[in-house]
Amino acid sequence: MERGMGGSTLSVVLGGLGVLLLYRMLLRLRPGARVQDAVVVITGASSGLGKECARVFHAAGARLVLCGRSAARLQEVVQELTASSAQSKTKTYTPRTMTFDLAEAEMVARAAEEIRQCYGHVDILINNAGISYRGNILDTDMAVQRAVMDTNYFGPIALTQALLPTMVRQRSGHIVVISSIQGKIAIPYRSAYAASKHATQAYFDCLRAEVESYGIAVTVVSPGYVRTNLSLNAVTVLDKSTAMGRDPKDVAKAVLEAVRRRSKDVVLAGPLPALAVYIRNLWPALYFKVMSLRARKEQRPQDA
Ligand SMILES: NC(=O)C1=CN([C@@H]2O[C@H](COP(=O)(O)OP(=O)(O)OC[C@H]3O[C@@H](n4cnc5c(N)ncnc54)[C@H](OP(=O)(O)O)[C@@H]3O)[C@@H](O)[C@H]2O)C=CC1
Ligand SMILES: CCCCCCCCCCCCCCCC(=O)OCC(=O)COP(=O)(O)O
Repeated sequence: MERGMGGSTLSVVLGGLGVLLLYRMLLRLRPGARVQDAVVVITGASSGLGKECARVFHAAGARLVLCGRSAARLQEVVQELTASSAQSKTKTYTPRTMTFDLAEAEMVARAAEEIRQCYGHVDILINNAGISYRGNILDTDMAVQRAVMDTNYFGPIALTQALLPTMVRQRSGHIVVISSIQGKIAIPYRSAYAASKHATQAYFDCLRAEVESYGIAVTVVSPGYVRTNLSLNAVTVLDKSTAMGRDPKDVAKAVLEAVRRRSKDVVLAGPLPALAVYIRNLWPALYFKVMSLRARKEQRPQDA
C-alpha cells in the first residue's frame, strides 16, 4: 500500500517535471521579438559590453542610438560598425550618437528629448553604462557613494522614466538593464557598487510588474566578471578576476537573445556566484560567514 503511494507521488513529480520541460521547450520555439528596424538606444556604447551590444544589434538590423560621454569614441564605434556593414546580408543602418553624462540629471532629461526626436520613438532601451568602485567603507567618502549611485542608478532610472511615456503611448517596448551578480549578492569592499546594483534590481523588478499591461518588457541582466576595462577604470589595474571573465561578445549575444525571448531576469555567472545567490537567501548565516572570511583575507595591511 505504502509502496503504491510512493510510486504515485514519484509519477506525479516526474509528470510535473515533464510538463515543465515541455513548456520550456515550447517557449524556446516561439518566434523571437523582431530586432530588424527596431530603434535601440544603448548607453555606455563607447567600450566594453556596450560596444559589443552595439555590434550585435547593428548586425541584427537595428537602428541604433549610441550614448556615451565622448563624442570621439562614439564616432570610432560608428565607423567600425559602418565598415562591417559592407559584408552584411542584413539591412543595416548608420548608428546615431548622443553625448551626455548620466550623472548630470539635466543633461539626461535633454538627451532623452533628443533621443526621442531621432526616430520619433524608441523600441528598446539598453541601460548598460556603469562604473565600478572598490574600497573599504571606512575610507570611502559620501561623495564617492553618491557619485556611483548617480551613474549606476539615478542616471539609468532618469533616462528610463523619460523614455517610458513614449513606450506606454505606443503600447510596446523593451527596457534592458545591465546590472551585475552584485545586484543579488553583496561582497566586501564593493559597498557603493553593490548597493547601486541592488537598487537597480529592485527598481526594474518594480517597473516590470507596473508596465507589463502596456506590452512593455523589462529584462535585468546580471553578469559575473566580464573581460572589459570596468575594473581598470575603477582601480587602475585590470584585476585577475576581470581579466579571466567572460568574453563581452558572448555576453552581448546573450543580451540579444534575452531581448528576442523577452526574458525577465538573466544571470550570466559561473556556478560559484550562482550558488552564492541561493546560499544568500536559503542559508544567510553561512553566506555572511564566508563573506566575513573573505573581507579579512582581502584586508589591506594598514587596515588591520
Ligand atoms: N566588466 C564586468 O566584469 C562587469 C560589468 N558589469 C556591468 O556592465 C556594464 C558595462 O560595463 P563594462 O563594459 O564592463 O565597462 P566599461 O568601463 O568598458 O564601459 C562602461 C561604459 O559606461 C560609460 N559611462 C561611464 N560613466 C558614464 C557616465 N557618467 N555617463 C555616461 N556614460 C558613462 C562609459 O562611456 P564613456 O566613458 O565613454 O562615457 C563606457 O562606455 C556596467 O553597468 C557594469 O556594471 C556587470 C557585471 C560584470
Ligand atoms: C560552501 C558553500 C559556500 C557558498 C558561498 C559561496 C560564496 C562565493 C562568493 C562568490 C563571489 C563572486 C563575486 C562575483 C562578483 C562579480 O562577478 O562581479 C562582477 C562585477 O559586477 C564587477 O565587479 P568588480 O569586482 O570589478 O566591482
